[in-house]
Amino acid sequence: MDKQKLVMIGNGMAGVRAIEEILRENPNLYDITIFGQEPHPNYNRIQLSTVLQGDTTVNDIILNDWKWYENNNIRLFTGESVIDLDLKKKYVRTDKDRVVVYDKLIFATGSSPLMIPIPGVEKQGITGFRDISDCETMINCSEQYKNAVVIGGGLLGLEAAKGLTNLGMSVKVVHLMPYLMERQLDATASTMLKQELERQGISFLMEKQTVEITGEKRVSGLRFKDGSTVDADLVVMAIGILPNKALAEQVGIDANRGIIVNDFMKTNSKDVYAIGECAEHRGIAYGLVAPLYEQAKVLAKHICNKETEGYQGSVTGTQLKVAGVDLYSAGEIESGPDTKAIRVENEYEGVYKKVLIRDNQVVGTVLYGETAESTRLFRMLTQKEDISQMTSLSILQPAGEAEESDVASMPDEELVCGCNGVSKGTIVEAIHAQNLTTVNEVGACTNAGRSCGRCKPMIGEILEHTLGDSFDSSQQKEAICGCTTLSREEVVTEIRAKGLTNVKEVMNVLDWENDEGCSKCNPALNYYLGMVYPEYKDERVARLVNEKMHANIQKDGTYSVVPRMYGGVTTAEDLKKLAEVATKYDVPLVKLTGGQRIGLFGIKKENLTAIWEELDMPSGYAYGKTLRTVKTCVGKTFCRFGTQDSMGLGIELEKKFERIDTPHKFKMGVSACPRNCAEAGIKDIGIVGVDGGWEIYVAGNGGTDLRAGDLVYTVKTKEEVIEFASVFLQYYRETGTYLERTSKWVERMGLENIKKVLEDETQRTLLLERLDKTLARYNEPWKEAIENDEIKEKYYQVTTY
Ligand SMILES: Cc1cc2nc3c(=O)[nH]c(=O)nc-3n(C[C@H](O)[C@H](O)[C@H](O)COP(=O)(O)OP(=O)(O)OC[C@H]3O[C@@H](n4cnc5c(N)ncnc54)[C@H](O)[C@@H]3O)c2cc1C
Ligand SMILES: NC(=O)c1ccc[n+]([C@@H]2O[C@H](COP(=O)([O-])OP(=O)(O)OC[C@H]3O[C@@H](n4cnc5c(N)ncnc54)[C@H](O)[C@@H]3O)[C@@H](O)[C@H]2O)c1
Ligand code: SF4
Ligand code: FES
Repeated sequence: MDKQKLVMIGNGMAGVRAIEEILRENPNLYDITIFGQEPHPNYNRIQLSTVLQGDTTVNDIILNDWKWYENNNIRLFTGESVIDLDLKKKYVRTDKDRVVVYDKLIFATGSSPLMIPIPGVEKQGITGFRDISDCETMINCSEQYKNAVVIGGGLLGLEAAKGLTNLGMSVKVVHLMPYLMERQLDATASTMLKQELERQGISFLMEKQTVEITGEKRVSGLRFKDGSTVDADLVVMAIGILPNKALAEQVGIDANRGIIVNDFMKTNSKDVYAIGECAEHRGIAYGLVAPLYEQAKVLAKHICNKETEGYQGSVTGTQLKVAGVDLYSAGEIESGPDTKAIRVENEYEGVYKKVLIRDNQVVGTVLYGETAESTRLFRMLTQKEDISQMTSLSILQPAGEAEESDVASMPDEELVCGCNGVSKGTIVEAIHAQNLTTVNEVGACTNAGRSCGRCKPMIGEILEHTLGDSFDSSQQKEAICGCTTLSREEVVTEIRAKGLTNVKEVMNVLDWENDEGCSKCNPALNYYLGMVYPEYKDERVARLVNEKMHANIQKDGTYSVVPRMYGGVTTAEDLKKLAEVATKYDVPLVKLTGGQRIGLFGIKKENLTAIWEELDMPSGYAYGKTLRTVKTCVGKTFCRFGTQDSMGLGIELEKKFERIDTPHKFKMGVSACPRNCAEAGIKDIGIVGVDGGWEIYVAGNGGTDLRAGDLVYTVKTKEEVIEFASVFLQYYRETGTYLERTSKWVERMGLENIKKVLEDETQRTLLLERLDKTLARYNEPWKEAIENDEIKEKYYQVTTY
């Protein structure tokens, strides 16, 4: 039987989750087409706040990459909007004039930021905070301007304010009401929150109504109803959202605030459904993912002809994603005549808890400063548990807390992942049934942890508790070393999420078994920190011995000195200096290396800095997990076969990337014709001149794991070669595991996946920006050692006992 045609408008979080659920229910029922206005595959919009706050990158927030669509035979059209549809003839039409017919249609169009319709709102420098492009606007702005004003002191506004502060801007939040987050917090919690955010450097203008945006072409300030003003170079509007319902309304589908749906997410039009923020169910258009994912399950079951009770509406719980702020609220916020409140306020420790009770049931809670009880209170609230037998203390604190770990005493039905509605029981069952051993595997099977990510530590604890003795051994397989059970991915996620900034801090916060770490994790953590933070101050003590010394230690305890010879090209002057040094210090071996330079071997430690000073040449990093050499052939200037300037390009590449930290050593080669004298086919990046351009090969390796490079592109100019090398190198830096060569990395990641990321304009721009920032942090290490007595004394003096 022919598959039915399912078309979805919108490629966002709720819609794609519905598709995932449909594929889970019945992968063979539908031929699926998705249209997405944004140019990206499905990404985690929630994490835009963390991207803005500098804790993660756009690459890391992709939920389903291009390959996923391909693997599931989903036709995806990105950067393309549906602008019209015909409900009778059952087709949609896009802004690229593409017409696609459907049997079933899903609206998953999400919302748009509400912009205050006041004079000046069209000026440059005004943005919402909804998508990757808004995020980029803010990041770019922060590089040129100083004063940011965020209008709206709700969840979005405060997360934006924190992000802009982290980006170095001076941030003011303009709020209409007397209290921040007035929909989620009461006055006490709101005041505590404001004090904390002020402490973190954010200013507030409360009870201000903006009436005009001033400035010429670009915003220069805001004017308020009371006549006061504030300067602004950037204005972020975060005053709420409006469901995208216009297209549905335009063709006569019933809509109110959102597109009206019944309990099966069906609109009033045959075979047309709506889901996510664009949908209105029983009068509510939700703006958090938890209810949207519940809708996704119901919709999937319904259109796969499985039985379902239907969507009944949701109670939602809220958390703010700002470091240093721990708050939670759910249900009713303010006491009423028929509610009784349990309140605990500890000003000294900055803790506030309020639970509202009506008819022996919890109907609302606000927690600030300590939110460990949030999941239990949320369960009591949503399950309408009878609490008549409980004391106020036992409502706020579970019994037996001291004896048992939280996860051990947690009942199976307790919710672990609020975003995805996954309980402890479901996780434990999945661990047993599918032999899961990592947090990510649990996520892939149950969805737990795939949204805001706050529940990941608890999932880890459940894994540990459930697997007992087998936990360690199973985790060790991918742990970065024996000091931890955490994998590279988990460590990097934690560094970003917790803002960890140095090796010791990572070990402390992530409960390293060995306080000092080991020779495996010290350099790996130093590398990951340097990869996450472009301005990272390298921790020399954490490095491997050769990198610590900036010279390779030899088997007899002496060292080698290999100065940089860009592109393997040298001069008579440099050769003279090398000869003089070799004679003066009686260097036992002077040898041409495989990377086309000259190495001095057998140097005593105490002579290293003197030799470097006399050579006055940069370090060749022959010891480093970094760019080693760019081997070149003589090229068109001298060789009769040469069609390109291989030496010129090689030297330019080496000068650009020298000193950059990479997961493992990185080599390049440039040949000026396919005879390939520079052996570019066995380099991490190999470039071969052809008529009218260059072929680019990647992931070649001439070492123990011999591998020929894969041809990725043929380009016309050297600028294109340099740009490719830049983004490739940076993407490898960001996703490679420490000590993983590109040959292994490319096989693990898949060359096609890598190409897709590198071909994405936005990703490319961001990768280049991060690479440039990182390259700016390096100093010449030999020069530093010569000029710095402390370094000289610490590393290069002979110790006598
Ligand atoms: C910065 C930020 C932080 C957030 N933090 C949290 C949080 O911590 N917890 C939480 O639960 N929620 C959070 N949210 C809200 C959450 O991200 C949304 O509820 C969720 O993304 C909504 O999913 P959706 O699929 O309905 O809409 P979206 O994810 O917005 O997807 C809709 C997509 O449809 C596209 N589209 C619209 N019209 C068309 C058309 N005509 N043709 C083609 N494509 C179209 C849009 O471009 C968009 O890509 C946050 C939101 C933001 C912006
Ligand atoms: N951590 C999270 O869960 C999280 C984070 C970000 C966004 N979101 C979601 O994104 C959506 C948008 O968030 P939001 O904060 O924009 O919406 P919101 O409606 O929650 O908050 C908007 C805030 O702006 C204030 N406001 C309204 N008009 C104003 C004006 N003219 N001047 C100054 N202040 C004004 C309101 O008083 C309100 O507090 C929501 O659905 C939210 O749930 C959630
Ligand atoms: S690669 Fe080509 S140009 Fe370069 S030296 Fe060999 S033959 Fe000559
Ligand atoms: S609670 Fe948000 S992903 Fe689990």
